[in-house]
Amino acid sequence: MLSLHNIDIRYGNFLAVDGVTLALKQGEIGCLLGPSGCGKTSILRALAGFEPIGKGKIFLRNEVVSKPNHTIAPEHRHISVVFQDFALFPHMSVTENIAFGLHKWKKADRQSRVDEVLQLVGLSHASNRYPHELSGGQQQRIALARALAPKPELLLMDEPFSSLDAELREELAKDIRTILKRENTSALVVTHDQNEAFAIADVIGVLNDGKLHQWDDAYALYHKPATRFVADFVGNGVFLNSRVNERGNLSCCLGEVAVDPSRLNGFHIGQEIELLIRPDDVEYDEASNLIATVVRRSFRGANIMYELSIPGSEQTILCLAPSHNDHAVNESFGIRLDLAHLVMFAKPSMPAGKVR
Ligand SMILES: Nc1ncnc2c1ncn2[C@@H]1O[C@H](COP(=O)(O)OP(=O)(O)OP(=O)(O)O)[C@@H](O)[C@H]1O
Repeated sequence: MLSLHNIDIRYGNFLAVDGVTLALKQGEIGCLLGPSGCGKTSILRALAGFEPIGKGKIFLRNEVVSKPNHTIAPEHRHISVVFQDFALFPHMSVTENIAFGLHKWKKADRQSRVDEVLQLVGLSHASNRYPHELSGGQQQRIALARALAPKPELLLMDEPFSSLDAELREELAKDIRTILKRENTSALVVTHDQNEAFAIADVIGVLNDGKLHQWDDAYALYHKPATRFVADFVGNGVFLNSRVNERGNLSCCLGEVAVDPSRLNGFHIGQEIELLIRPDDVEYDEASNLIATVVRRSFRGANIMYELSIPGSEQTILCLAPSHNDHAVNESFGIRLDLAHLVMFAKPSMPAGKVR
């Protein structure tokens, strides 16, 4: 229902978005994830018709809505936008806010659609209130109801949860996902928070410096990252210094890691490699001879995130262990490596072994 083909967005000579290609099916929720300044909002603005594109094409359904020197106006795109600050009209009641975009509808249809979307977001009881009489989460639900009321073909949301506290954010992200799925509305959400992205999206695009590194589901981003940037940006992990040994396996401070020969395409014996080790790849194992020592720990209720040092290595690794295995700093315990997916990159010139 939406596709972007190799689009560039420029501000003067500055290339803010560089050859981005992605597609969204009807009813799918996509998310653009990346650090500040990577180009997320620029893409959203181009989709809404606020920003021209310098190269490529944007299709909505089968219609070209943007191409160089041709930008169909926002009001002709059947797109709704939910902004970061909700942008509700303070002097209008909830009902009036929602009805605002329905001025072309017949009066009876208008009222029934307002009632319908208020019910959808669970705020029927607040129809006569004013925005200042609502909590942040309620205001965001009303902003969503207002955006959904005209039945847009595509909903765009720019950092929709950023002004809410962390706990509410993830909960609201899940609720909004349920609401969008119920309406079968396609949506593209911008965020820099991966938990939000995981909670709301079917498909997530990771951007950096205007380039789309991967457009995939959350599982693939975490377990099969396409680039070192995605591996670093999504989830926690450590890039462990390793080397392709004579047997075609990887040698590292945790021992020898078996490698399927097909994975060694493009690598050679003796090559220095960075092997991604996630906290859930490292298992607590009392019977193991591989002993690690606690450098730091962070209690997380069901689990403890340990940062561990390994004898003979300057690098540390992370281990997510069930919290009944409670060890203090400087204590040691046995670990075992259980790599479901081998993620490795040729060693770059930048310093490796970063721990986050
Ligand atoms: N109107 C503009 N004129 C010049 N440069 C701009 C303009 N708008 C954005 N930029 C630049 O383009 C790049 C991408 O900006 P954009 O707002 O799309 O990033 P973002 O990923 O949404 O960032 P954030 O998460 O901080 O909102 C940034 O380097 C920004 O400074």
